[in-house]
Amino acid sequence: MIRIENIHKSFDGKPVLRGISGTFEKGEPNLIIGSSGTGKSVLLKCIVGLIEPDEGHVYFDDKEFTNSNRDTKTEIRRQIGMLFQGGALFDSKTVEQNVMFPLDVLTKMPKAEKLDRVNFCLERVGLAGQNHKMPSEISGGMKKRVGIARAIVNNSSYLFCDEPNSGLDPQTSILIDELILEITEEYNITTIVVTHDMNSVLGIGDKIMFLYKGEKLWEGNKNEIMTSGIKEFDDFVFANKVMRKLREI
Ligand SMILES: Nc1ncnc2c1ncn2[C@@H]1O[C@H](COP(=O)(O)OP(=O)(O)OP(=O)(O)O)[C@@H](O)[C@H]1O
Repeated sequence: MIRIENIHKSFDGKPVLRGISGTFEKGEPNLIIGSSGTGKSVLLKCIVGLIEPDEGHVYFDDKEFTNSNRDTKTEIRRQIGMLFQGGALFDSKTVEQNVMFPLDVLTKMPKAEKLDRVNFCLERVGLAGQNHKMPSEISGGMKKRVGIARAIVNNSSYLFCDEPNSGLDPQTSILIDELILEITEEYNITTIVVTHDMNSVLGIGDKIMFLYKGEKLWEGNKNEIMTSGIKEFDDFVFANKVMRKLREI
């Protein structure tokens, strides 16, 4: 579980996050949604420590992260897996080398054990036997799968996905969402997914936080999105034609 308390962040005097609090539970994907520029990525970066918030606290399973010493931060960071926008694979490394990378950097595991773990993760994401392909030889959806395998290879307790569906067709997007959901449930991971994809919201949105201009305006699940009664949230949800049609039914 991850808990955030009163997170504030400004850049050059311009507030981007204005006191966001909330809880992200284990074993289910937690979605952060909102329009472009509303602060989703900055919030994610504040949670993982890539950006220092001006105010507020982040707790990983009740261990404070924000004001902790370097050792505690390192220990928590070791348990974090990240799936970046676009996959962010190393182009000059094979699929196997990409997935093994966190084990090379973070562990002293013997090579054979690392390879077993890499193969287990590749199989889990449906890429068994693709070890020696280069990123340039695989599709966008496969790259995301490699990214997911790399994010969980170190037995991560926390998984962060920034726009996991960007650049994918709708069918592949659904498969990637389902994979994230399955892995989250199976390994009881605390997963946070940043997205503005309404298909993801309807597919895996059992816990959703809606940000608007740096504030949390709504929280709920996919069954409650039609009845929030909040204009800014409705404007976001029903900007999508399919959602407008659904409302009419
Ligand atoms: N390092 C930075 N320095 C200055 N401003 C920044 C920095 N990072 C983000 N911002 C600003 O913070 C605001 C929120 O950006 P953020 O990337 O969090 O939006 P977002 O909701 O993730 O948008 P998108 O859906 O388009 O990715 C934007 O106005 C952006 O320009």
